[in-house]
Amino acid sequence: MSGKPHLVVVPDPPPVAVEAAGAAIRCRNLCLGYDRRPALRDLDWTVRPGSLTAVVGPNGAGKSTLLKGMVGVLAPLGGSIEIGGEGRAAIGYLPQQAEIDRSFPIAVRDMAAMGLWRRVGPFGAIGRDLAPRIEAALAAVGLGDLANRPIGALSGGQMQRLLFARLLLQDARVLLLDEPFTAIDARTAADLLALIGVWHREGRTIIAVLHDLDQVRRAFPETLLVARRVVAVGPTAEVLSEANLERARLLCEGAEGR
Ligand SMILES: Nc1ncnc2c1ncn2[C@@H]1O[C@H](COP(=O)(O)OP(=O)(O)OP(=O)(O)O)[C@@H](O)[C@H]1O
Repeated sequence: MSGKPHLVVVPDPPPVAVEAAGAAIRCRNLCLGYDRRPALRDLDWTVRPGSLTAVVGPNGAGKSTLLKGMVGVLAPLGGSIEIGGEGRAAIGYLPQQAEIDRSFPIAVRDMAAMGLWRRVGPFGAIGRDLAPRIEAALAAVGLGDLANRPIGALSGGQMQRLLFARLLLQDARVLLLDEPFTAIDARTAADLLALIGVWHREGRTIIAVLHDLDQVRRAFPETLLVARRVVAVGPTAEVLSEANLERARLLCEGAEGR
């Protein structure tokens, strides 16, 4: 467990960050991968400010890789990612639960408070005036009674609620969520989906990696379907056609054989 990051600190933008005028995020001819091997290539995608988009595709399609590229954890092998507005500092990132070290000895309240790092700075003290905001965020995700509990004693669903509380406090304009509903109970998934709806109505830009296509059809107006490259992007009903899904499956199977 020691190699896993407990908190994903969003790095500063690269020195030649380009202003993506009119876009929340713009990918141009983007290629991302590991050890110089591409996992996702040829991506041209403009993410509109205030849009709510699902990223879907088979296992290994490059969905998490795309979010890691956007947040700056992974540098492009080719092409570029431009972040509009305040740049990467405006991004809130929810990594997959498996990437979070639950053995770290920290209480629920203190982990939620990390969402305030932009306001207080990495080594700043959380003043008393901010305590009500932390309590309110925990209450909003149904964790008001568990503020003093160590995070190691939370269930998977409670941990996910805590990560959403941290995002609430971060107050980010752009939210990148990697499989936010995987391995959590239906009630928690419904509560967190409702919170995403609130963020959308507030005009935030949201991109979520998801596997449940029925849920995507119900709640996400736009979809990016990937399979090591873009298969389709646009209105969800058009993107999630049988033909596109079959093409994505075949593309990923072909990539596995290489
Ligand atoms: N740290 C890594 N080092 C090397 N290869 C990696 C690494 N992370 C992912 N990959 C590879 O990159 C490809 C894309 O992985 P990615 O995690 O982006 O897929 P995904 O679409 O999110 O899949 P899933 O739905 O299974 O989570 C896969 O072939 C994967 O094995």
